[in-house]
Amino acid sequence: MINKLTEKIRKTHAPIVVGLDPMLNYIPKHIQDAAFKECGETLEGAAEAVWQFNKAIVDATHDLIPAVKPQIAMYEQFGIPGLMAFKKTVDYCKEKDLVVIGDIKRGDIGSTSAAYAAGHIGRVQVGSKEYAGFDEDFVTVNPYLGSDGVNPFIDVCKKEKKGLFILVKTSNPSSGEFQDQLVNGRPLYELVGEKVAEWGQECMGDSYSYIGAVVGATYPEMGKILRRIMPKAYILVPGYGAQGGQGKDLVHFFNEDGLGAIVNSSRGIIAAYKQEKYAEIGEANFADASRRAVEDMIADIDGALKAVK
Ligand SMILES: O=C(O)c1cc(=O)[nH]c(=O)n1[C@@H]1O[C@H](COP(=O)(O)O)[C@@H](O)[C@H]1O
Repeated sequence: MINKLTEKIRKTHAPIVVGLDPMLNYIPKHIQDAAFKECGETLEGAAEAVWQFNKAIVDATHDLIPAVKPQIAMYEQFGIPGLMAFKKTVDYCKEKDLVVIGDIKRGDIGSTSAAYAAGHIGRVQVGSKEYAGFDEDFVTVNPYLGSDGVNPFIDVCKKEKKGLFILVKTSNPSSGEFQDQLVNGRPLYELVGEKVAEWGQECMGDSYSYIGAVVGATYPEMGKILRRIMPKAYILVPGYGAQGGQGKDLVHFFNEDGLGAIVNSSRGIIAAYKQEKYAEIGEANFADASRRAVEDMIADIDGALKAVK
C-alpha cells in the first residue's frame, strides 16, 4: 500500500490528504434537512447526512488527491449508524481508487491491539471463513503502550500489505506535556521517532517503509529533526489550515526526492464553504468550495517546496 500511496502522490503532484471529519455543524442545512426528512432527527438521520456530505466532497475532489483520512470519532458519536456511515465512506473512497487512512488512534495490550488490527486492516476468523471488517489501507496507532502494543499492527501490515502512521509528535497545543519530556537528556518524541525508524526497517516498500509517523505541522522545527531521524518513514502531517499550519512550515517534512510527507487538512477542506475566501461559492455548492480549497492547498505546498529548491 505504501507503493500505491507514493505512486498516487507522484501522479497527482498532491502530497495531501482530505480529512473526512464530518461534524454535523459543518454539513449544509439542505443536506441535513433531506436526511432528516428521510430518516427523522435520529442517529440514522445524522449518519445519512454524514454519508451524503462525504460522498459529495469525494466526488468533487477525488481526481485531485491521493488519499482521504476519515476520523472515526466523528462517526462513532452517532453510534452504530455512524459506524455504518464510516464503512460506507471507506468503501466508496476505495471504489474511487483513493488510499484510505483510518484515523483510529488505537493501541492497547498485545491481544487487544491484535483485535483492533484484525478489525481495521486485517481479517477476522469466523468458523471456517475470514472477513475484513472495516478494511482501511492504513491506520493511525498510538505507541504509548510500547512494542507489544504496536507489533500486532505491524504483523497484520506485513501479511496484508497495509500500513501504519504512528503518533510521534502530535499537532495539539499540549502535545509537549508528555511528548517533549526529556528522557536521558533527549525529548521523548525523538526516542519514539527512533523506534518508528527501527520498526520500519524490515517493512520496506520500493522506497519508503509502510510504517510511517504522525508529526504535526504546528511543530516545524521538530519536524525537521524527525525527518532526519526517520528518513524512510512517510510522515502524515496534520495541523494544516484550521490549526494554523501553512505551506512554508512544511518544507522540512519532505525529503530531497520531494516525497516523504503527506499533509492532512480536514475542516479547512470540508467546511471551506464557510470561509470568507470561498464565500461567493455559496453553501449550496459546498463541494465546489472544497475542490477550490484542495487546489489552493496543493498550490501553497508546491510553491513553498519550489521556493526552497
Ligand atoms: O492522527 C491524526 O490525524 C492527528 C494527529 C495530530 O497530531 N493532530 C491531528 O489534528 N490529527 C487529526 O487530524 C485532523 C485535523 O483536523 P483539522 O484541524 O480540521 O484539519 C483531525 O482528524 C485530528 O484528529
